[in-house]
Amino acid sequence: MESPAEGRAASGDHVSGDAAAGRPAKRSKRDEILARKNRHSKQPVPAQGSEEPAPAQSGEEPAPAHGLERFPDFSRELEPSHATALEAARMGIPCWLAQPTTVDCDAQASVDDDRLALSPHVRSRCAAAGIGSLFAVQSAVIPVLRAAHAASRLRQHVRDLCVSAPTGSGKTLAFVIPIVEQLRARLVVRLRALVVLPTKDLARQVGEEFAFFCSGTDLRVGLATGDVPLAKEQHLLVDAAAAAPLAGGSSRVDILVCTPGRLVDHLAATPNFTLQHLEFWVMDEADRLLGEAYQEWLPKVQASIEAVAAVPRRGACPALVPTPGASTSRRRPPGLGVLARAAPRIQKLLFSATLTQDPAKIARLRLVRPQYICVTGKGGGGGDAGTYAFPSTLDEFYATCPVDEKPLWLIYLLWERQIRGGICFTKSLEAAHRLAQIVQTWIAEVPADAWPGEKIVVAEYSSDLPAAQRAQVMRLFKQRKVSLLICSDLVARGLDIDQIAAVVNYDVPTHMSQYTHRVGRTARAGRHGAAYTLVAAPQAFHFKKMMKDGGHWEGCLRAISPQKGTLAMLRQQYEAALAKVAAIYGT
Ligand SMILES: Nc1ncnc2c1ncn2[C@@H]1O[C@H](COP(=O)(O)OP(=O)(O)OP(=O)(O)O)[C@@H](O)[C@H]1O
Repeated sequence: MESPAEGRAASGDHVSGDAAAGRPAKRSKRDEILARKNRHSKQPVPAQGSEEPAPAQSGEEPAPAHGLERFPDFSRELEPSHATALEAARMGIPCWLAQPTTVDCDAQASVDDDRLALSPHVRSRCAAAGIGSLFAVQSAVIPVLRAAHAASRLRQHVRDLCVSAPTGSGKTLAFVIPIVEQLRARLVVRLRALVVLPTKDLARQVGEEFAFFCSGTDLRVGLATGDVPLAKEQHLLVDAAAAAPLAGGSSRVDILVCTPGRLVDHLAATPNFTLQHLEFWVMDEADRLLGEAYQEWLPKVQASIEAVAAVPRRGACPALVPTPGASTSRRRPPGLGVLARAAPRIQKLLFSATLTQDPAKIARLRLVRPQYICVTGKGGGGGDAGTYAFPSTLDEFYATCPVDEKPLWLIYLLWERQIRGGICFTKSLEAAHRLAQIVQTWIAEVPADAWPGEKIVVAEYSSDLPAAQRAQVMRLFKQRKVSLLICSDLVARGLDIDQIAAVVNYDVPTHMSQYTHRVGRTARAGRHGAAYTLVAAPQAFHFKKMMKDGGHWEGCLRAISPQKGTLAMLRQQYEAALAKVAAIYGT
């Protein structure tokens, strides 16, 4: 299947519309809460074409006409059970977080489904991307957001939303589509959607997704990642001609996709850059964004928003004629001398495959009446159930090997399992660099006619490489001219490349979330993928415990061991390669 991201022009700096030990294996108190919450909050499936919910026990449901699974009706709000609420509160877990609305990962919906109420524009962009049905997370989130905005034009009552769904399940479009739908009929350019991601690469990727779906509208999408000098970025984001500070700002973009550090830079140093018109604040890879300080970005953004909300403004924006269904500025025309309405409530949208359950981190967000939608995947039935979910199309393996033979076992995997189109994760940049040297030298030792299949080409991909070289390596990988990338955790999150057939954890991940994101680079969007973890013997206990605590061990991973003959055959060339590397680098 072709990725919708394929075929879209790389957008450059600015793109426009057109253009988580130690817990016992038995069920913990929290597991009980989560199990109960799942029983309570699994939503009944509505009958096709009906506003009425169907009976909760299916088997009586008629088959959908389009052959796709129906998605749940989120229009009803469920009251948490009192006992569960008390128990969760005792543990410091907010009630809404303990009681998510769970969605089956197979629940898809046709793009034409009336409940999604997608515009012809968005449907045509979906068609252009080869999307005929929307994935579970999209089918669940889009109607919720659309309904919230339809019901509250002034947005004072919109609820914040947290979403967790497995890696590669399509979370990006779950916020891109409703934002484009909501803003596409706007009359005046104002910064109305802020999308924050932890890395430049991810911001670029999401920026391209927005640009693709905004194509054919007047909406303008901006990117702020620090890839270009600040002055140039400022020019792209605000109108330079507006020399004097304007009460309403002078945004050139409707949607800004950015990294937290660069956002802080603009808040501090860009005249006329304002968040006062924001309607959406998306935090993708939210657990990571909340887990790191990034120049204290979160309190700074909160302070900026609260500052503008607290000050009544005189009408400083151009007049707008309200249009049914249009997203308009709610300010009065200039010169009327009438105080403008208070700033609209900003809806916060959090997305992650491993959404944090840490009450303290969540509390920092000051969420308003939050809703939590959790798309189920494979695994995640244990200690941190709901936190870690895996694509059902992912096959997972592990091999326990001697510490000093890990490179040889990696070579064995490449040879025997014919891994082509893979990513190999190490614990550090140095480890990636050294491993790449060993494997590359080994490849040179293997006679051209001895390869069982296509010869493998390995490249190092690290933040140590100049940006241009990194881009070149990635390009070659996407063109399948490089068959294996060896890297640190630089690309462990969010990176969406459709041809990644396998992930190798050369170094064992230290946290369950790290494992989840790394292996999530494969088996995306319903495709099959394999994940291999090389476990050095002394780490075997820790690895197994981590996986068990994460509810992802029994029946999830299969042990593999190499064929002795093949290993012995490969050992010869491997040792020759090791000697060469030692001679060159003195290691
Ligand atoms: N409805 C759909 N039909 C087909 N492909 C889709 C659909 N929605 C998304 N995709 C594709 O699925 C892939 C994964 O999507 P996306 O990157 O949004 O996943 P994700 O849930 O954000 O993953 P991660 O947690 O790893 O960041 C992308 O290539 C995207 O284009």
